[in-house]
Amino acid sequence: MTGTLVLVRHGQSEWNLKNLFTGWRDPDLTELGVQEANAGGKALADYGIKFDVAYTSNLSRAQKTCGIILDNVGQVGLETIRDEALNERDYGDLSGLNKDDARAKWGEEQVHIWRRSYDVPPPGGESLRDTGARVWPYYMTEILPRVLRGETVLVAAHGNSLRALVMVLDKLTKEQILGVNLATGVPMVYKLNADSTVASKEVLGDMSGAH
Ligand SMILES: O=C(O)[C@H](O)COP(=O)(O)O
Repeated sequence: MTGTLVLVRHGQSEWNLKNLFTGWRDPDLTELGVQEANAGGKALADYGIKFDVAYTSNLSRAQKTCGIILDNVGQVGLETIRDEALNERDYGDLSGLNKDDARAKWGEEQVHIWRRSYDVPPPGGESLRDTGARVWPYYMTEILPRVLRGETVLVAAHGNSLRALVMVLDKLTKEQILGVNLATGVPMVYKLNADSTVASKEVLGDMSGAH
C-alpha cells in the first residue's frame, strides 16, 4: 500500500441551488454549501487525516471548499495547487440555463444523456470523455506520483471532473458511469497500491441523495 487520495466535490453552489447548468461559470458556495464543506472536513478530521498537499480547480466553489476542509483538519495554509485541468466539465451552450427548462425544451432523455453519458457532449461543451482527456493526464503526471510516494493528497473539485477520475479508479464501464452521481461535500478516501490500483475506498458520508 502507498499513499492516500481524497476526492471531494465542492459544497452546494448558488447555481446548484438555482438549478442552473454551471460548468466553467464561477458562482460562490451557498450557506448550505459552506455547511457541507465543513461537514466533509469534520469527517476527515474525525478520520484522523493529515494532508501533504491539496489540489483544486480554477473555480471559486472548489477553492473555497478546499480551504474549509483544510481549516477543519487544522491545516490552513497547506500547499494548494490550483489548475484549470480540474475544472468542471464545460457545459457549453447549456451554461446558465435552468435544468428543468432544458428538459422541457429537449426532453428528459436527451438532457440525461448530456449530463451523464460518457461520450455525448452538450452543444458546444465537453463530454465526460473530453473532460477526462484533461483530468486524466493531470492526475497521472501531477497527483498520482505524489500518492505513490506515500503522500496523502486532497483533491477538491467538481461533479464531472471527479466522475472522470472515479471512472478510472473504480474501473467503471461507460454504461456504469451513467449511474454515478457524486454528492456535494462527501469525501471519498482511496488507498492505492504501488501499481496505482485501488486497495480500498471509503465514502465518509451519504452519496444516496446525489442526482
Ligand atoms: O456544472 C454543473 O451544472 C454542476 O456542477 C454539475 O452538473 P450536472 O449534475 O448536471 O453534471
